[in-house]
Amino acid sequence: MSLLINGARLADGTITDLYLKDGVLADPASAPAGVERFDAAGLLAIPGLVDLHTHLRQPGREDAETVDSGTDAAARGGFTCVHAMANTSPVTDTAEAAEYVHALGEREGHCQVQVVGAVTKGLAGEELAELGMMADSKAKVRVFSDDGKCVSDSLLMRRALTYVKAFDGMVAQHSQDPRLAGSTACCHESEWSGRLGLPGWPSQAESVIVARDVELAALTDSRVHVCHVSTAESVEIIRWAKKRGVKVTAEATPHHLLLDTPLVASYDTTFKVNPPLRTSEHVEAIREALADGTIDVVGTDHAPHARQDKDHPFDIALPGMLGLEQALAVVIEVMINTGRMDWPTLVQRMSSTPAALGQVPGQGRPLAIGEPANLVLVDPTARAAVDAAASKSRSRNNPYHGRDLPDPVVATYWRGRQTYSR
Ligand SMILES: NC(=O)N[C@@H](CC(=O)O)C(=O)O
Ligand SMILES: [Zn+2]
Ligand SMILES: [Zn+2]
Repeated sequence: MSLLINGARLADGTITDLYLKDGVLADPASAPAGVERFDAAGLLAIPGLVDLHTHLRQPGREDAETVDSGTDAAARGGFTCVHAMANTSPVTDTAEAAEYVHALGEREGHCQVQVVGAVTKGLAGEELAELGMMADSKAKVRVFSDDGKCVSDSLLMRRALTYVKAFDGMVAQHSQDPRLAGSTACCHESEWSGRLGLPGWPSQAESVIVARDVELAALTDSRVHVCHVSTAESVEIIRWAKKRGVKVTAEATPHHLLLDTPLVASYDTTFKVNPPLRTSEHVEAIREALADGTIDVVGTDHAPHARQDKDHPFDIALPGMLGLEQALAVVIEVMINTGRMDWPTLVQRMSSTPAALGQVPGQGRPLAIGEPANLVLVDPTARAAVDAAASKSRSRNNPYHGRDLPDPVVATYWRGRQTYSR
């Protein structure tokens, strides 16, 4: 397949033609006269987005999402690569399990699927999983996480950090002290949790783990990544650790950049997520940290759930919300349209840095001749009301339903193939 995209604007402002041929960007001057063309006047072309934090639910909960449906949603959101979290059923904690998800991705994926391996067997937090075998497998696992659960045992966390150094891997931590915020905790501990009668999830249940983990990263000289940072306290600790040269990186979700605790007053379980939506002061701290680079990447934490798992009282419903399809829209709304961030920085936070952290070759690359043809065409001014029913995901727990937001993704190309078009 070949396609000549005419007159697209790159993140740095240059206007250029892009010639997609055999999966790479070829010299536009070499395109034959009759080649298929796409007029991209007024559109931005940016590298395909890379998500470090996606729940695809396969194997085990194919009623909520599959590799097919989840990567379809990813392509619709402008992503050309997602990292599939390990909290499936069975858990991705062996080389075989990792290769199974990897093969599903190659066969059915509408984007590249990088497998995240579990840190501990069965996410039980007791024994290390087969980290080395997963790294050596065909899935080439480089990111390990018990996401959904915190690796709360300090010695296990130390061992995991030490182990992954052998292949320059990284441990992505779900920072939640299980004693300070147990399994029933579901509302930011504040006046809100008291008034609404919901078990509180104090911000320090996150920051105490972040503080411990940056110390363990310093001790082991290894790479720790903080998933879904939600509090001002965590941001301060990460800022301090980075100044000292600790190998810590961090991620912000679209929902923690836009949504806040008062939404929970509706008791609508779509707004139940872990960590919980925080108050506006915390939201502001997350935006600032993403702008100044204390938070390195946007990770969607796309967490589809079937209706029967959300149709419960708030404290019983499963936590998690969709994110892939509106991630770029939210970042444009909150960061670009407010003048806090420019396009080259957005490309770093959503494409090149996540690709580098996950060690994904061929993703997050500049749009230059010879590079893989992974890109998104973006209309930065289009807007629309979000319709949860129109989602490519199998699930409907979309927290942006009914909101007027940017509607930026015009088309997505992965390995030179169109994977989404409006
Ligand atoms: N974010 C969530 O609330 N839920 C995630 C797990 C997680 O990311 O911790 C899920 O798997 O559903
Ligand atoms: Zn998590
Ligand atoms: Zn998650």
